[in-house]
Amino acid sequence: MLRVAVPNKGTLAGPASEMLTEAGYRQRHEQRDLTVLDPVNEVEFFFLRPKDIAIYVGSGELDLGITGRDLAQESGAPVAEALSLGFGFSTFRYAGPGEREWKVTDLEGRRIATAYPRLVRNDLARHGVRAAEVIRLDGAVEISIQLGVADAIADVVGSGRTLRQHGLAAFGEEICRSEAVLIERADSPASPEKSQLAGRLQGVVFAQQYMMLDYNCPQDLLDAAVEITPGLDSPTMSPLADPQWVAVRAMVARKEANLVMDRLIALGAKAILVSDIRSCRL
Ligand SMILES: Nc1ncnc2c1ncn2[C@@H]1O[C@H](COP(=O)(O)OP(=O)(O)OP(=O)(O)O)[C@@H](O)[C@H]1O
Ligand SMILES: O=P(O)(O)OC[C@H]1O[C@H](OP(=O)(O)OP(=O)(O)O)[C@H](O)[C@@H]1O
Ligand SMILES: [Mg+2]
Repeated sequence: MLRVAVPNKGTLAGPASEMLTEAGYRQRHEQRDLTVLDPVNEVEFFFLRPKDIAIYVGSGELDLGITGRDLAQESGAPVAEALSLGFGFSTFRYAGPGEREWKVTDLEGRRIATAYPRLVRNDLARHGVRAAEVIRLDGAVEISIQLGVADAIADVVGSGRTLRQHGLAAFGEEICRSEAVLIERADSPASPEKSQLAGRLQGVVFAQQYMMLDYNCPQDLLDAAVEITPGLDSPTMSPLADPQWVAVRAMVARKEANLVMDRLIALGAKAILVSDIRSCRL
């Protein structure tokens, strides 16, 4: 039985469970449930704090886990990324009061509040900052400067709204670029059970990044049309009853779908349909 950790709360919890449901796994119906058994797929899911997941997986108690890359790095646990999941994108950055321009070396001798002390200490060391005081807080870090316990912070930035709301500006390079990741214990042997779950998730990730495009194209414009929609390997062509026309089917990157449709219409294609892909294996 494969044992898999899933975030029980926070930003990643909803999308992680939705992705597993889409991949055909049983997920919890009650928010408070800490485990769910999926006997059909022979997987047991454990709903844990996102921060703790790398510790369980790194210890070898659980085979796989979904967490944020930043949290996995912060844990210091011996885990490796098996797959990037394409949600929960964030950066982890220094920020300070917006009225002055900060450099990372200005942090020498200052107090930096953060919920990720390991990432911050490592980054300060990389910049040669030796005498900064790292103050560990659990959350709502942006308010700590206002409340007088820190001079600067290092925190997760999503939209940037929370920083702006508190008159803070990010500075220095991103300490970490994060997204949700599937992790396993570092150097753990591959297994068919782990590969099956990773393969199913990969199918959903891929399906979310692509769309299926169908259109009809005049026979004499096919070469130009194939250039616009090369598909992943090669587009599918099917004859229509009218020999002057061909039906074309190709996968297209979701964020390019509208641009591709504009170009096909300009070329002379007709009946262009775009549809979602729920899952796929390539
Ligand atoms: N606003 C955000 N936008 C994008 N990703 C975020 C945001 N806040 C947190 N994350 C990411 O989500 C992961 C876990 O953070 P989250 O805040 O959801 O958990 P938590 O702090 O443990 O939970 P909570 O804040 O409910 O106590 C991290 O990988 C983090 O980078
Ligand atoms: O850039 P934004 O889109 O504004 O998002 C960033 C904020 O979101 C997270 O906080 P969360 O809601 O998890 O609260 P917490 O600080 O208590 O963890 C993060 O810690 C930032 O505070
Ligand atoms: Mg949080």
